Amino acid sequence: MSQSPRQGQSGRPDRRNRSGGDQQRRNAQGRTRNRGTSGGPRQFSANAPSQRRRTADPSRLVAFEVMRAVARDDAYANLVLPHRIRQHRLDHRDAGFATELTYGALRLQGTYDAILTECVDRPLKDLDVDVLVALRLGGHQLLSMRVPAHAALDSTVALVRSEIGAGPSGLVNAVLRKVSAKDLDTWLAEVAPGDTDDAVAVRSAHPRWIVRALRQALVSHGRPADELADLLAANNTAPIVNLVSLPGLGDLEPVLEQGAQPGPLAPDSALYRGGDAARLPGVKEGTVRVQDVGSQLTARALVATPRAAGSPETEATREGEVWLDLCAGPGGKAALLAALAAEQGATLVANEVAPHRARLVENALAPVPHDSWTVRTGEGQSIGADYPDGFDRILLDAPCTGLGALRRRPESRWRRQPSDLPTLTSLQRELLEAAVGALRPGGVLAYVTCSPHQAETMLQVHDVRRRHPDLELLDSQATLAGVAVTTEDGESTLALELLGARPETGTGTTAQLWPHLHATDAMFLALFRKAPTSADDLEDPSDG
Ligand SMILES: C[S@@+](CC[C@H](N)C(=O)[O-])C[C@H]1O[C@@H](n2cnc3c(N)ncnc32)[C@H](O)[C@@H]1O
Repeated sequence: MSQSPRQGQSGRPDRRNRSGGDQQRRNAQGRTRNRGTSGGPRQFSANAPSQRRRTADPSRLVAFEVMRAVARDDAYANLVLPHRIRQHRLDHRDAGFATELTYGALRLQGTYDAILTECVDRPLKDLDVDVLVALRLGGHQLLSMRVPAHAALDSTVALVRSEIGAGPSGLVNAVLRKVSAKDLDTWLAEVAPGDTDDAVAVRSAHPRWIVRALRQALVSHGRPADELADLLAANNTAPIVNLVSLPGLGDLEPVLEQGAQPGPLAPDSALYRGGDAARLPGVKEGTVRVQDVGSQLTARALVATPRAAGSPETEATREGEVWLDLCAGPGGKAALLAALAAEQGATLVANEVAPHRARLVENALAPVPHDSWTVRTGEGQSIGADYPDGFDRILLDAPCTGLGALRRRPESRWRRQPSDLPTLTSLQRELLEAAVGALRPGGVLAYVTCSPHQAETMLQVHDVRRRHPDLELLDSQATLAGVAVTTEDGESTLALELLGARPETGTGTTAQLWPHLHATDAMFLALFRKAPTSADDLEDPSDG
């Protein structure tokens, strides 16, 4: 659970709390309702509800507006939040508070709902959605942030009065008082005893089906099932901002001068803990980009893989190659690939089905010399027919459940359903078919997902190999380790034994990164090479 150093209602030290004046008055008046179960002093305001503040403080208002947009309109918190922070002109501190409040309350929603269920006299689904959002926000402040109880309570009630109306503020006040009577551990012992999947789901704030899927994913990628608790905890921890400097275009030095640290895993990368990364030099220009290290490494692994085996010329150069990013939106990996292509004399076609996301790809590629890339807007499924044997390297970063990126998409775990899987896995299968059709003999295909789910990873790999015996599964673990930063002793900073199971026979491996082991998204990588059909494929890689 994340903790905040904040005190008081809007980030400033709370004067009443420091002086203890309210508490003393309440005690003098014998207000036992403000005592907790321990009998110790509680921190509620002495003001009667009618005398309390009626205006919402701006950082909590931002969190409320974002959570309401997520709950009502299926909005994405990471897109709405920066906009609201700007709109309400929050300063750096208050923006940090609003971010922690929004993301924390969204991530831990399942835990808070289990507790709120004990405190509300009707099913939560019968509550007005705005009231439920306010209760989750209040619950997060009371149970997981170091906000004094009186401040959490007063501010939430004021928010409800100003944004929903006076009517529900009584209910919110009463429910949050019940919530505040116990700390989080006490609540969890009550609402989620034991270690059943249901209990783990409530305690870790993950839907039960995701708990099960992630346990199965760990095992299918060669990790012990008892790492599940660490993985779930990592999913509840805000990720450090990862940056990449586009090769040949960006400069990390000014970013490091502003407090970023060199990234330990990926070349040309940095980690930044200093707040709004958009202000860093190069980020506005797009030559330094925010990108998860797992994404950086998988894109680099595609480029590092030799095409047809045994040909020194084709291993030494990418000159004249044509690369395809089949599912490119919003363009993170495409930007890195295009920069590498520009450096190495190759060209990139970035394909994306959704027109608005194709525009994002164009924006992402804008800093890269334009003769190195084109954007195609269209269904990836037709690429094999449109460009048979057309590409030397293909990245298929497939649409997936995103179960590997739960850290950075706080609401997604509650929105995803197990019923999404069949649609996604059949789309992945179709896109894999198209990619194999579009891959030139001797060419390299990287199948990537930001999900470790077995059905989206290992089962897709087994399936495509069964359909295409000419597709060789390469040693994806060794390649991934090979593109990572090396230590002074020349060792890769990515240990092979943490990347997945090694086969008993053959060398083909898949690679799986993990938030709890690598501090990256749980990116999956399988590298394939299509069998060359003739000597020409080895000798003239740019032909056709
Ligand atoms: C996992 S995201 C790709 C992320 C991207 N590679 C990046 O690093 O920024 C998958 C993308 O595939 C796109 N997509 C979904 N169905 C598609 C299809 N049939 N053909 C091509 N792209 C598709 C989605 O719109 C989404 O932008």
